[in-house]
This record gives sequence, C-alpha cells and structure tokens, in this order.
Amino acid sequence: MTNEPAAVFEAVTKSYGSVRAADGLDLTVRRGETLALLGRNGAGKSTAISMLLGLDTPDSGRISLLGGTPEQAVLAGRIGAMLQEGRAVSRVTVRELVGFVARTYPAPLPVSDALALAGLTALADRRVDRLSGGQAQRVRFAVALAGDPELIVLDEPTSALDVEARAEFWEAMHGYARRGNTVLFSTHYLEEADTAADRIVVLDAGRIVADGTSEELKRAAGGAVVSFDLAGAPSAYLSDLPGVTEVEIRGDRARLRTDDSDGTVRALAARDAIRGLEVAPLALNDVFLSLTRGRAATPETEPVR
Ligand SMILES: Nc1ncnc2c1ncn2[C@@H]1O[C@H](COP(=O)(O)OP(=O)(O)OP(=O)(O)O)[C@@H](O)[C@H]1O
Repeated sequence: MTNEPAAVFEAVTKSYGSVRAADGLDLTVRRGETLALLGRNGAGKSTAISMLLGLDTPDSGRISLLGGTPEQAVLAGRIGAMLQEGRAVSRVTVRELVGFVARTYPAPLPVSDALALAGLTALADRRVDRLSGGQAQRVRFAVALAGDPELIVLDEPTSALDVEARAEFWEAMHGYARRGNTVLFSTHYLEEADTAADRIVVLDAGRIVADGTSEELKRAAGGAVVSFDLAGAPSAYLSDLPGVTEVEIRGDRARLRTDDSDGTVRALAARDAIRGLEVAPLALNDVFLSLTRGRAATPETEPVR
C-alpha cells in the first residue's frame, strides 16, 4: 500500500444554473479509510461522487483518483461503484451475473470471493430477479467488487433497505474494508455515518462544513444536553441559565443544550428543578443540526433521518 491518497479534491466547484452543487471542495481521502459524506438531500453528495468517478466534470478545480485522473483509475478497473439507480437484470443467477462482470476486468476477484464478501454464497444459484431488496443490493455490491477495486464508492447504498438488511449490508462492506481497501459512501442517515464510517465529512449547500471522526465532531461542537421534568413549573427562566444555548420543551420535559453542563445543573439544583435529571453528551444529530441550521427550510430539502 502506498501513502498516496486514494482521492483528492482541490478547490472543486460545479454549478447547475444558479445552484452551486460543489462550492470549493477541498478533500483528501486517505487509503484504507471508510469515509461518509453526510448531508441532506441536495447537499451535493451525488455531484461530488459523479465528479470523483469522472461521470461529470468540475467547472473549476482538480480531482485526482489513485494518483491519476478519475478516467484513468476507472478504466484500469481500480474503482468499484454503486450508484443510486440500478438497472434490473433478469433470468441470470447471482453467480452468472458477478462472473460476467468480473470477466470484463483485467485482474478480477475470484467470483466465489466476491460472493462471500457480499454475503451471497448461499444465494449464488438464485436468479437475480427473485431476491429481496436487501439481497439485490448486496448483489450490486458484489458486482462493484468484481474487479477487485482498491476504492469503492457507494452513493446512498442503503436508502431503500430496512434495518436488518442495512446491518447485513454494512457487515459485507466492513469485510471489504478490512482487506485494506478504501470506502467512500454517501448517506443521510446520521446513525449510519456514526457507526459505519471512520471519518465523517458533512456537506451542506456544496460546501464541507465539518470533517472528522464522530467523536471529534461532537467534541468540536462542544457541550451537552441537560434534560429534566418540569413538573408543572414555569420554563421562561431556562434560557437565562448559565451555559444554556437552546431550550426545547416537549410535553412536561425540558431539554437544554448547554456549553457548561456543571453550571446549568447547579443553577437547576438551586431552584430544585432536578426531577428526572439527565446529562448526556451531544448526539451527532445535534451537531449536524447546528452545522447545517438555517439552510434547511426549503421545499427540496428534507431533514436527515
Ligand atoms: N443534473 C442536474 N441538473 C440541475 N441541477 C442539478 C443536477 N444535479 C444536481 N443538481 C442540483 O445540485 C444540488 C446538489 O445535488 P446532489 O444530487 O449532488 O445532492 P445530494 O446531496 O446527492 O442529494 P440526494 O441526497 O438527494 O441524492 C441540488 O440542488 C440539485 O437539485
């Protein structure tokens, strides 16, 4: 393995009419890491991925992939990709399909390895049009692995899957990553970025607004959440307590985001407002919301799940 990065974006911009889908992206993807591009619908994830794969060209800036251009890396079979829309294939078996794709690459994985990595060994002789959504998605993953790529790029790979199928999918992906390969995937599931990735890059309106491990992102955002039962008491004073930056009341429960949890708790204790008191570190969801706040309320954007 070399120290050369898997992929580099340098000051990459891309506009569609008046929409800036990539607005000065600078990003280095290191070899062997599993990186999540996290953002709402329309944040620019698919645009970044299309440019990385050479399917779209930046208006300005530069992208290199495995030390060369995206086209060179893709043509040499060094990249595997799973994009959002998959074409349906019928009649062939799982093994036949993966074998067929593997033969188009210069140095493919043995088909049995690709099937095993994708958790498909037991389904190898099943027709691909007779699979569940989760199984079909793992077939697409096996197809992306067929050429034995060094880097795999997955655009929202689990968006149509239920919880169990998602877990199985990530298990398969981890098997591939453990072989020293690089994975870049996009998602709008925070939980998935949190658990499946080593590194999270948060995109918003075509810009990178955060970059780090889930722990680093939470630490950088600072603070904690203090919650307690109001027990019918008034809540108007809460926003004036030490450290409190945000107050949310749900039913009879108050939830305070604070930069100084000790100070907040002391002040609540002084008012005897500590029924059901809980102090918790910030969740990735809170971090994400504060990073992307103020840009969310347009009709095309949806909250992350
Ligand atoms: N071919 C295109 N023509 C016009 N606008 C486009 C095109 N592709 C993307 N856009 C716009 O660029 C912005 C970024 O879109 P992109 O698909 O990259 O976001 P995304 O983060 O992948 O979203 P999603 O989660 O919905 O896939 C959006 O405002 C989108 O409407």
